[in-house]
Amino acid sequence: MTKLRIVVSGGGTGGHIYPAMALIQRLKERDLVDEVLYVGTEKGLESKIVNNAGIPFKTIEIRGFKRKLTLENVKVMQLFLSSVRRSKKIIKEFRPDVVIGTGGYVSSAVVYAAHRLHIPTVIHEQNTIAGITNKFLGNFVDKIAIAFKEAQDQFSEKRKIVFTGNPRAQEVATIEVNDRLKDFDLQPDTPTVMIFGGSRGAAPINRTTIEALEKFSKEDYQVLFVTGRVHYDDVIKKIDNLSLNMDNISVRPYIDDMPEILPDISLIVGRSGATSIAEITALGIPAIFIPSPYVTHDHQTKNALSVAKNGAATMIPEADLTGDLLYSEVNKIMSSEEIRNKMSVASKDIGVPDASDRLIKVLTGLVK
Ligand SMILES: CC(=O)N[C@H]1[C@@H](OP(=O)(O)OP(=O)(O)OC[C@H]2O[C@@H](n3ccc(=O)[nH]c3=O)[C@H](O)[C@@H]2O)O[C@H](CO)[C@@H](O)[C@@H]1O
Repeated sequence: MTKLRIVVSGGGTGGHIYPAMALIQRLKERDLVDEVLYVGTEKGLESKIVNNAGIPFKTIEIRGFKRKLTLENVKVMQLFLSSVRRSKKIIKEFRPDVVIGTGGYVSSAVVYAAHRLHIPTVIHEQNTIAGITNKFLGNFVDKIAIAFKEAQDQFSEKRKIVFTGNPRAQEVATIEVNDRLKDFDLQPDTPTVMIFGGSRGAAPINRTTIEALEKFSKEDYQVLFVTGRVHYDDVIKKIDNLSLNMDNISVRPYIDDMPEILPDISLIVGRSGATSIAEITALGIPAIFIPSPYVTHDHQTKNALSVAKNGAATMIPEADLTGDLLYSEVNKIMSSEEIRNKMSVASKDIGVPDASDRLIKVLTGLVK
C-alpha cells in the first residue's frame, strides 16, 4: 500500500482530538504514513496534546459561531474566511493525499480549504448527533465516517456515509492490563470505580461525588475520582473538610494515559461523550452515564441511550443526580459481579475494536 501524506484537523475538546491522535498512531504502526501534519488552534487543548506527542503542528486562528444572531458573528465569519486562506496555504505547501477532520470548528476551515483545492476529504463524526462543523462539512467532503449508526440521519448524502467506529476504540482495545492502579495509590486487585466528567471535568458530577464519598469510603471497592484540571483545587479543599478515611479513594485532576488505566476499571461513571463511549465499549466496561445537558441538541443523552438500550450501561439524568442516588446506583452494580459481567458482554457487543483500520480503509480508498 502506498504511504500517505495526510493532514489531520480536529480540536477544542479531547473528544475530537484523541480519535485523531489514535488514527495517526495506527497509521504509523502500520507504516502507512509518509508525512503527517496536524492543524489546530493555539488556544485549544490540541496544541498541548499534539505537541507533546511530537507530531508536526500548525495553527490557524478561528472561533465558533454564536447560535444567536449577533454582531460578533460578523467577526467570526471574517476569521473563518481568513483561516480558509491560511489553510489553503498550509495545504498547498504540504501537498497531502487526503485531509481528515475530526470535528471542532478548527476542522471546518481546514477541510473546506482542502475541498476547494480538490484534495480528497473525510470527516469523522463521533456522536449520534452531528456537530455544527461536520453538518456543514458533510455537504462538501468525499466520505463521512460515523461511530454510531444513529448518525446516518444527520447527513443528506447517504452514499458518502461509512460506519467505522471511533479510532480511540482500537487504541484502547490493544492495551494489555498492566496493574496501573498502584500508581494511583490503590490496590491492584480490588474492583475499582472511576468517576469523571469528560475531558474537562463536570462540576455537578464532582459535587455529588463529594456528597457520596463518605459512603464510598466504607465500601470494599475503590473509587478513582478524576475531577478535571480546573476543578481539582476546589474539590480537594472540600474533601479535606470532610476528614474521611481515604484509603480506598484516590482523587486526581486528570489522567494523561487513560488507555493504560481503563483495563483495570470495573465500572465507569461519567459523561456520555462519544469518545469515552467508544473506549468503554471497546473494552466492555460497565458504565453509568450522566449526560451533559449543556451540549448541542442534547446529543449526550442520545449517545447514552444508544448504549443503555442493550443493557451495557445505565443512565442518570443530571436533573435527578444527588449524592445518594449516585452512591446507590454505583453500589447496585459494584455489589454484583453477575450484573457487571452481563453489562460487560452487552458493552463489548457494540464496541468496534478495529475502528482505526476501518477508517484507514476509507482514507486509502480515496487516494489514487
Ligand atoms: C462538553 C462537550 O462538548 N463534550 C463533547 C466532547 O466531549 P469530551 O471531550 O469531554 O468527551 P469524550 O468523552 O468524547 O472524550 C474524552 C476523552 O478524554 C479522555 N480523558 C478524559 C479525562 C481524563 O482525565 N483523561 C483523558 O484522557 C477520555 O479518555 C476520552 O478520550 O466531545 C465529544 C465528541 O467526541 C462529545 O460527544 C461531547 O459531548
